[in-house]
Amino acid sequence: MGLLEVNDVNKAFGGLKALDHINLSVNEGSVHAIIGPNGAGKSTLLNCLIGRLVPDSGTVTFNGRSLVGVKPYEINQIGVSRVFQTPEIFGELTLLENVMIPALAHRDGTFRLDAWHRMDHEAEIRDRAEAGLADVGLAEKSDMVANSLSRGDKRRLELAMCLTQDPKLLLLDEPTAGMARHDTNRTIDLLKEISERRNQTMVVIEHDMHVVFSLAHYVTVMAQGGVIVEDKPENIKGNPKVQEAYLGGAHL
Ligand SMILES: Nc1ncnc2c1ncn2[C@@H]1O[C@H](COP(=O)(O)OP(=O)(O)OP(=O)(O)O)[C@@H](O)[C@H]1O
Repeated sequence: MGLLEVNDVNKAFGGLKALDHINLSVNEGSVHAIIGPNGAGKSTLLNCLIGRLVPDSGTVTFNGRSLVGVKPYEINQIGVSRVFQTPEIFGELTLLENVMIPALAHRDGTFRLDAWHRMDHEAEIRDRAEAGLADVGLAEKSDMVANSLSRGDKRRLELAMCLTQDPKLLLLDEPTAGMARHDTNRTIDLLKEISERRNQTMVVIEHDMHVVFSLAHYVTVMAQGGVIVEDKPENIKGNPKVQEAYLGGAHL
């Protein structure tokens, strides 16, 4: 049994079957990529994993617990963190302050403003936040204001915010979207390092095949709401079903 198990999940929008009998099993410690052409259903699936959408039928189980109907913040509290395509950071705050917020929320189980105001004396939270920034190579920029960061660094900051919560499962939605090649390669190296050092389970939605083939241990290919192939990356590339799904779309 995987850390995350999706069984026979369906989700329709009106007459459109965005998810059509989806099954997915993600093993602990693995990096599992979900790929597929535009409109395949990847975001809909991700939203079902984080509680933003409720499947019409089927089960989603994380660490033995059903996630169906569970609120997003509760899913986050039980160990699922998501890095968004557009970083959700506090632009006016410093990097350290940004990371202290989830570190505090993780310790208290919720974020309370009165706790935030007493933060100056919280060495434990500060240490945790500094370690999170060091994990993503941003320690030297800890006093900078988040808005002044490059796009790549903003995404690394958000990753640090997720890591301070010690997630059992990290969901990454196109972690390299919009990045130049050298920044993409830096992000791949960083995610690989985190995966190995923390034995971090990750689900990565990604369009860039260079990222998928560099990072993933296992790949699920979706098209038109269904899963068409599941295999190791080396077997995905030449698969005729995958080639067909991508005809005219992304490049393999
Ligand atoms: N809230 C919604 N209401 C109606 N239709 C939706 C909604 N969300 C998604 N869809 C439709 O469901 C299908 C799957 O969309 P989804 O965004 O999950 O695909 P995707 O694989 O993430 O695509 P992309 O790679 O372009 O982000 C698409 O046809 C989309 O138009």
